[in-house]
Amino acid sequence: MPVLSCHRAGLPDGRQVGFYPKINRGFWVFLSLFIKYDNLKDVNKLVFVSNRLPFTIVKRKGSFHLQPSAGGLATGLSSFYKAYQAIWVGWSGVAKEKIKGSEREKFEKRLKAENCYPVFLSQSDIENFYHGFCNKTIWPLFHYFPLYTVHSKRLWEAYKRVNEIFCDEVAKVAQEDDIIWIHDYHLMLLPQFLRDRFPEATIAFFLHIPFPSFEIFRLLPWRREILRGLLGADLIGFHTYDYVRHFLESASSLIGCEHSFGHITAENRVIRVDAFPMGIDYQRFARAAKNPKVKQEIQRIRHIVKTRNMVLSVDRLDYTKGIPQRLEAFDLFLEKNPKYKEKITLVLVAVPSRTNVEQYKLLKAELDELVGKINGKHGTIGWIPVWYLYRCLSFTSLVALYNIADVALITPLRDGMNLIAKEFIASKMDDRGVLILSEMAGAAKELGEAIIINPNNKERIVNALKEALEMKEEEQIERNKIMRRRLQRYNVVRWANDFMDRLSYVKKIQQELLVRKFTPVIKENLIRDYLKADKRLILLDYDGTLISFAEKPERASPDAQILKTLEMLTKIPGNKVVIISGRDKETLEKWFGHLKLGLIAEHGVWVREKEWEMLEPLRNDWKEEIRPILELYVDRTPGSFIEEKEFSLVWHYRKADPELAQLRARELRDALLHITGNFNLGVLEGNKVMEVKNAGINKGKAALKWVSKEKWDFILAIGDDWTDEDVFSILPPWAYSIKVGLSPSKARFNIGSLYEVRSLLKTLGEKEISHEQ
Ligand SMILES: O=P(O)(O)OC[C@H]1O[C@H](O[C@H]2O[C@H](CO)[C@@H](O)[C@H](O)[C@H]2O)[C@H](O)[C@@H](O)[C@@H]1O
Ligand SMILES: O=c1ccn([C@@H]2O[C@H](COP(=O)(O)OP(=O)(O)O)[C@@H](O)[C@H]2O)c(=O)[nH]1
Repeated sequence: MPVLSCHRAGLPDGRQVGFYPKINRGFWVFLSLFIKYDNLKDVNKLVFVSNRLPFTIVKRKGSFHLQPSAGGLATGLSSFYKAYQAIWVGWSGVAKEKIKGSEREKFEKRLKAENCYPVFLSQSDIENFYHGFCNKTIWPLFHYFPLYTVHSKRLWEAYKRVNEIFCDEVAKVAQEDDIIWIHDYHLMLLPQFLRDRFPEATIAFFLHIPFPSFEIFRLLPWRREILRGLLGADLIGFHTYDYVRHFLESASSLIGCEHSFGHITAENRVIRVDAFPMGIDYQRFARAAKNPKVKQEIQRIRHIVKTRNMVLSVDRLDYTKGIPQRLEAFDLFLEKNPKYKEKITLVLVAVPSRTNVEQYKLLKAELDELVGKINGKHGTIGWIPVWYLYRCLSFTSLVALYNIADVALITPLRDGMNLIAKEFIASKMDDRGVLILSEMAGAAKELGEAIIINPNNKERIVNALKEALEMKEEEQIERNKIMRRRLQRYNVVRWANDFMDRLSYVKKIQQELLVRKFTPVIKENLIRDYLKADKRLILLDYDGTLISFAEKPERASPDAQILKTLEMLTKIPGNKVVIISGRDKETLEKWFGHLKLGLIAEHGVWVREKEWEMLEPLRNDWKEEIRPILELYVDRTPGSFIEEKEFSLVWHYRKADPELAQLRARELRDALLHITGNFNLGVLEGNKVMEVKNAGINKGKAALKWVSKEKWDFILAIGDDWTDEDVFSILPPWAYSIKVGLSPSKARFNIGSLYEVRSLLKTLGEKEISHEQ
């Protein structure tokens, strides 16, 4: 597979400044340019999975009915899932004890006609899962309300159980070659549960709420389980780049998943993490005002509102939406701007939501009181300042309100996206009207022409209201035109297509890497060639290839098993085994001195055929200049330390905070760039290490000493980090070169883990070389 070379060229005077950025950086860019793929959704069946179906079974006046579900996920996705011919698996909305037998079958049938497959949960699961872990733990925490967050093992157990139930239900309707697209925070364990059952499946996940910053997410006792659950997916999507960043930081800090350009390699699978701001069904809202029913409704409401200015506020009744703060700001606005009295109406639509959860009950009581207080304080006979509607409106009434409103006041304290803001703008056929939008809503990233406010700043909301009510029409039109064009372009179908494109792309990358996988067939071929050969060269990296990494390098000493394997290999006539390491020669001598091995230390500075010698004469007086720089970075990066070798200095940061260390590593690389050229030095970036050493020295150059010495008829080279790439690149094309881990490499094959390496070497050591030597 072609890989971009990232080696920096030499200086004009011929000196080398050996900076070697990690190889996979360019790789992702390269792949994205050249990979061609069919969009998966054109070929395979699509299965949506979410807690809510687009329809919910509700009990009204003693009998069950189907009603459209509230909330952005259901409204957003239902506008196109049929066009995709997707099937949808989700909770029915009613406890399984309450709806039984033929009645249940009747609803199952009706839902199936809509391509929906209901999941029936018990009353206690609804309580502990939906009202419990979902809406008392994840929802408040992810919306930055840690004080509202309940940490209960019982609720967590219910969350796991219901995710398993969903896994069973999906397994009933999906095949392994379907695309399974899981939605939202209720089902964050499902990707991995499904992966365990269908290892080859195409699984995507989209989170509709914010992914909080690491400092918030880390509060969750089950944070690692949640991350691992999500990493069962091939693609993980969020509304904004901030959420992507937060997720990547948590994955790296909590479970050590390194990322590069939005790609994570976990459990030998490449996973893509990206931002996809969800759009709306633009045309549905843009055309709505032409609908006769909507026109009628507009006239009806206008007649009641008369010439008053209308400010519109629509949300589910949720503490994340900042409704009390908004009302308080409206109260202050009326106090500060008495000229607006009797000339303005705030229409406050609060859609009942999660009414079983205590915080929602408290909020409802608070709102009732606040509305009463404001209306009592400012109202007059003939003027009610706040029209309070506690119900879910029909599409007709909602778009009528969007159309009439002069101002939409949308001030959530946190919101994953907020589709209401987008719907309001899309509905404005004549481009008139002003959107006031909280900067804490994901939508603010795309609707920058709105008046953006901090929802905690009451004075700012008051000023924004005044600014909005007094904004010139030309300015309103100018702002709205830009936003409407944007919403029209990036609508909900485009959003879903984009998501599907990314999914196809990541599957393609996985396939490309799979082709290079060290399979049992390749292993058999290797063993056959090994047994056939007379002269065999085996080049082995040490850390990460034969032995796992330890927090302190000195702890990663060879165990008895690997020493035995190496001894067996060296005793076979015709074999030459060389350990090629970045370690100092004293350590290698101590560990392997007694074996008949070739040794390469300090990434190629020292070689031992019989005695230790330098590959070429080198200086080390530069260390005095470089050491203080590294020391500064040790001070600035707790947990990092310096290792000193005869001809190199190494900054280790395995134990440091991963995000901080990555940042510091970038800074240190830049700092060193300015100075290393003067000393003809190179900087090697290994696995959580940065090594400064003489330029031009590398493992490949040292390995040549053995490679070019004889006419080998079998060569095997194994390594795990990119310092081993220099070895792979000097080998003849027929040599077996193997990279440990599933990331891009110049090696011909990728092997899953060092345990597979050890088992391969053991097999080679135990094999009888049958023919005459
Ligand atoms: O299902 P409910 O408990 O009744 O809650 C309704 C939905 O609320 C949340 O909506 C989110 O999705 C929107 C679309 O992506 C987004 O604009 C909004 O910011 C989010 O809060 C929740 O995420 C859904 O799962 C619920 O169905
Ligand atoms: O009376 C109402 C109020 C809201 N909505 C819909 O509910 C969704 C709310 O989504 P949003 O992303 O704004 O917030 P969420 O409720 O999902 O947190 C929007 O699509 C609205 O059209 C509705 O159908 N009827």
